[in-house]
Amino acid sequence: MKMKIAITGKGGVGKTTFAAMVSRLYAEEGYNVLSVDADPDANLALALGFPKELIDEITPISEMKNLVAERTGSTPGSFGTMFKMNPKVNDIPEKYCKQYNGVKVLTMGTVDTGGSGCVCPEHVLLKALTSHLILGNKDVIVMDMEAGIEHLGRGTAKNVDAFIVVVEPGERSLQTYRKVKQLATDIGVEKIFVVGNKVRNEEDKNFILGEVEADCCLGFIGYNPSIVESDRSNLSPYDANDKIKEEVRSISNKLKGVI
Ligand SMILES: Nc1ncnc2c1ncn2[C@@H]1O[C@H](COP(=O)(O)OP(=O)(O)OP(=O)(O)O)[C@@H](O)[C@H]1O
Repeated sequence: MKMKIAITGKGGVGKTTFAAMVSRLYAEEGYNVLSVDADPDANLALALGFPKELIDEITPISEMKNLVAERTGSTPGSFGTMFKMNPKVNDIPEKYCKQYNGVKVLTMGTVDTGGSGCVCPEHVLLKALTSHLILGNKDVIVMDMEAGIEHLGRGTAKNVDAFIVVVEPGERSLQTYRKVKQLATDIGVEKIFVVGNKVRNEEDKNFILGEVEADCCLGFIGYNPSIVESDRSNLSPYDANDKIKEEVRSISNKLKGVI
């Protein structure tokens, strides 16, 4: 199996938590995992369990001005200029990623977006990374996207195999799901799935299932105080307890069956 997935959803629903847990699981299963932190508000490396010293060594791509300029033939932060739209990217994971617990992480950093249609060089590079990285048979890319739907306008996750929209049992996150579904379909991504997070009981599950087509729901992760605790202690939620691992494994198995 090889795949590229983008994790998205409303702010605060648990995108980073889920992206980190599913990345750790695939690494444990022997896949080569590249986790892309495309959310300026997240710290995916922290959620993956990277030690602080290693996190300090991470330079976001947006700050590698020379790399962005070299690959896109442009000045970073510039708009409307002509630059190469298909920069070479295959060496980037090896050269610029930090690895821990078997997961490579690539941090995009903060990019001055200039609106939803922005094609600034940093986004061109990110788009190229997700579109043109050639995957081997046991390669998985997990992208933690920024909250909301703006990234869909920029198409930074255009060529992924699937979008996974994390929702919680509330109307607003389901509204985001519906918008993501519409826009992702518009850019040609047909596989859009839901993971219900922070569910406390059957009623919560049924609320989500009432709003989502049954075969789109990959499963649920319970509201778990250990996840909150691990966040507070700068540990990976994946290591919090076995119940969480079981839930993530069940979701991942269902995903493998539909990818
Ligand atoms: N299943 C869960 N049980 C309890 N707390 C959770 C669960 N999942 C996530 N959280 C907590 O919810 C908060 C938000 O999670 P996270 O940062 O993963 O969300 P996000 O969608 O990536 O947020 P943002 O939009 O800000 O990037 C964190 O404090 C996290 O520890």
